[in-house]
Formats: sequence, C-alpha cells, structure tokens
Amino acid sequence: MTTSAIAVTGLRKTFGDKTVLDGIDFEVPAGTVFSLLGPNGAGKTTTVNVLTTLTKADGGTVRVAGHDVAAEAKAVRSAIGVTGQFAAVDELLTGRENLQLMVDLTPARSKTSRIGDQQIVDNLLERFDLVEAADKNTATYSGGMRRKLDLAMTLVGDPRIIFLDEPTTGLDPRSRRTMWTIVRELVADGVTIFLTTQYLDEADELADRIAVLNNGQLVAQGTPDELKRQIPGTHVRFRFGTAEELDAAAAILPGSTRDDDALTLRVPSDAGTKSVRALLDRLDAAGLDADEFSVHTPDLDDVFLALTGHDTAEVVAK
Ligand SMILES: Nc1ncnc2c1ncn2[C@@H]1O[C@H](COP(=O)(O)OP(=O)(O)OP(=O)(O)O)[C@@H](O)[C@H]1O
Repeated sequence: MTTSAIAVTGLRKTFGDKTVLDGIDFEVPAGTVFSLLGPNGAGKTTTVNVLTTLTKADGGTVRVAGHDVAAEAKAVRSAIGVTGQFAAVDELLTGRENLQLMVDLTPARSKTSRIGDQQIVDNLLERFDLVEAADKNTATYSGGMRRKLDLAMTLVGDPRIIFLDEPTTGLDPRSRRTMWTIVRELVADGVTIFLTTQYLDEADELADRIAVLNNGQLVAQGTPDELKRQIPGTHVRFRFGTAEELDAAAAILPGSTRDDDALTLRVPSDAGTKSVRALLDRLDAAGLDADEFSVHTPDLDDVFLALTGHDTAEVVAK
C-alpha cells in the first residue's frame, strides 16, 4: 500500500522532434501540496495533462491515486478534480445552477452522501462566500468569483487529489487569501493538491514541496526552505555589543563580512541546524555572546533565477 497520491518515474514526452519532458521523477505524498514551477514553455501544462489523463506519455510510469494513468485512465479521472484551465463554469447559468448541475452529473456523490443535494450546494456557496451572488448569472461574476465557483464545482465530487492550475491569477489580495485558506482546509482534510502558479510567493506559502522544471528536466526538488538554502546568498548574521567582540568573532569566523557601524558580522552558511549550531559553538568556545542572531535566506525568486536563468518577471509577463 502506498501513501503516494502521485508517483512519477522517468516521464518522457516529445512533440515531433522536440523533447518536452526528458525523464522526470517525483512523488507527492497524500495530503500535501506539491508545486511545479518553471519558465514559460518548460512543460508544466504538459506534465499536468499527462497526470490528468489528457495527454499520453511517451515513456515512464505515472500513477495517480494508485492507478496507472495510461492503463486505468477512468479510475484516475474519478479520483481527481481539475480546476482552472477548462473553466467549467457555464455563463448562462447562475452560480447555484452551475453547482446543482455538477451535483446532478456526479451520481456517485449522492449515493455516498448523507446530506441532500440542496444542502451540498448551500454548503459550498457558503464556504466560498458566494451566497449573495448565488442566484445571479455567472456572466456577471468577477474573475475571482468565477475561480471560486470553479473550485466549488470541483469539490462536489469529493476528489482526493486536486489539480489547481494558477488558482489565483488576476485575483485581488483578499480573494487570494480566501483561496489559500480553502486550499489549507482541503489539505487538512487529507486532500492532495498539485499546484501550478506563476506566483512564487504562493508556492512558498502553500507548497510542502516544490519541483523546478527547466529544459525538460527537474533541476531541483525540495521544501521551499531547502531550495532557498541551496543557492548562494544564505547567511547568518550576528550583532555584537562591542567592537572588541566583533573583532574577536571576525577572527574566528573566516569568510565573514563585517559592518563596523552596525557591529554585525555576516557569515555565509547553508543555514541548516547543524551548521548554525557549529557556528554558535565556535563563538561559545571563544567566550563570545552575540546580542542578536538571525538567519537570512534568499526568497524563491532568487532560487528560480539561479536554477533556470529566467527572471520571474518573464514568467509573469506571458
Ligand atoms: N500539442 C502540442 N504540440 C506541439 N508542441 C507542444 C504541444 N503542447 C505543448 N507543446 C510544446 O511543449 C513545450 C512545453 O509546453 P507547456 O505548455 O507544457 O509548457 P508550460 O511550462 O506549461 O508553459 P507556460 O508557463 O507558458 O504555460 C512548449 O515548447 C510547447 O510549445
């Protein structure tokens, strides 16, 4: 029995003579958020399409919810929910009617559910803050409302794995936060989220693990903090009470950069607990005590630039 919601091994995909995915491997534990990042054209959508059974891979194995995407596409489809790309919202219907239609189209749902169809619709409208707009035509909805409705419709079928394609693109900060809260609630319920986003702060905020795709290969994988620690720029900063202490510390920590006015010392480090402990031990052994101590890591934009050679601004400017 595996606890991986998604397991990808040696995934390859070519279009004509262009290799878009050149043997990628990753695993997504159930009940976590995984975010795939990469510059435009890196193959993110292609990966999502393979995982959601829309595109056939040319090599490798992909299991989603324990099923092989090629051999058991139907079983995969019934375990997943996909939002974003194929705006499922029908503009001729109201929000309530859209949700009701989804309930009607999801017979398995009504069989297992203890609450009535009407209640499912009402609960979702409430959860997504769409009660007031429920009986308005969705053509009048803002982009944020439409995205929320789209995700609400996906939840009707109670999917255990959800593919969220750029869920907050173009949303105002408040709607963005609402989306983030909903994602966290879903994960707390054990749902697995596969997130694509152009906002690295969103991946940083939500993802348990991130993989960076570049030129058909995964160039890095890890938690947001692990990725940030991998690139240069991570350092530990100490502030001392006196110039003498600063002198003494600088002498025993080679490679450090000092700021005599601020009485601070900047020491390059991977900022892992082991290295930080070693630094503190060295100060301690020399009888030095810093007044202040902080760890500085680059943000995901720095990571993205270092790994792909692309600025995130280019990613946003589609
Ligand atoms: N059906 C197709 N036929 C031919 N080439 C394709 C097809 N679909 C995608 N590609 C090519 O595969 C590459 C990867 O595309 P994909 O859409 O997966 O990238 P992406 O990372 O999702 O990019 P973006 O961030 O721009 O959406 C691109 O060079 C694209 O032109």
